[in-house]
Amino acid sequence: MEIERFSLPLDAPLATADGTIADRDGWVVTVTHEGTTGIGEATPLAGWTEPLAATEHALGEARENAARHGLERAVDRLDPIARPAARHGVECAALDAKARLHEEPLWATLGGSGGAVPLNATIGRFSPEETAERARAAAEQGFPAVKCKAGADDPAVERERIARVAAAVPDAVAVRIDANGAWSPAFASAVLSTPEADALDLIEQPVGAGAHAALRQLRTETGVSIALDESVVQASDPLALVDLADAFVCKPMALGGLERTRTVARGAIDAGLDVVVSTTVDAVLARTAAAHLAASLPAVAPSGLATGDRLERDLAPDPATIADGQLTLPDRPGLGIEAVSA
Ligand SMILES: O=C(O)CCC(=O)c1ccccc1C(=O)O
Ligand SMILES: [Mg+2]
Repeated sequence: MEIERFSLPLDAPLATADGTIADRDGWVVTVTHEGTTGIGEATPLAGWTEPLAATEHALGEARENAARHGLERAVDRLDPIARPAARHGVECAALDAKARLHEEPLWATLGGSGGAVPLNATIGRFSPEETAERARAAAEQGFPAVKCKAGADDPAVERERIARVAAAVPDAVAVRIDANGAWSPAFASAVLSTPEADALDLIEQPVGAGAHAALRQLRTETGVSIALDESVVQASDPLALVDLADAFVCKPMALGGLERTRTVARGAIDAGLDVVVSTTVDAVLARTAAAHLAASLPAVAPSGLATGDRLERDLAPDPATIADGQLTLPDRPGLGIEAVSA
């Protein structure tokens, strides 16, 4: 196993109600499985995964475990809840190698049947006017959904944001707002218990991850669909939360890898929820892995995988094509990514 550090600045930082993401630092993991090479990515994000130093330490241990006990044991020993990014990196590399060995795309190795993935445009936190302008541009590019980041200062501004965005896009375009858990229950109900909120496809993480009573109340009081993101990441058993939500946002880097994320996503789908696959604004290896995961699911709602253009540079050319609001994976084995430069 080889571990190589990278540091990628964003030329379009992502502002949220919970802070701004300006760069992504992580490791490219390269493994060999039965003579075939595979690559993966471990890109921790503060608040979403273990801290960077813990990822580095866990990857070092995994390298030793792989040398001593084999790759499978090395993956098994990485705790998906305590060390999600490290486990994602090593597991992704192992799955890429396995898929290449079987000469099949990663979505097939994950147990799915492939197909294009519908996308949401990701719009950071801007004024209501600018959010609406960006949403209009995204709709013109063909995105079936726009996901806009909320603020947390004034419910009237959030209502105005929703109204302006809804007016700026055709009815067929789903309008989503992500509050990143920053709203109080009273703030959330002041935004969502209003006619403006009828235009929402869903509200993502309106209140903090532990605020289960508030989530229950919002759902009965407002009728707005609720998607959980931080709540899914912070739960030791995410599927215990299906009764609190209409949708789950599933981020493989934060959930400890593709297999656990697929289990959570399938469980949510079986329980009647929508599933949105997203990343922590990962580099191309993890972004493409998340796209394979999305393509492996029986159904996926417009997903947050159109973030590659935020990175000033990337680890390799993006093998997927994005057109008309959809992502199409290449018909190549594994992730479909060859040379990587960290
Ligand atoms: O889902 C998307 O559209 C893009 C990714 C995104 O919004 C995000 C990126 C990093 C950390 C948290 C989040 C989030 O969904 O809350
Ligand atoms: Mg979110």
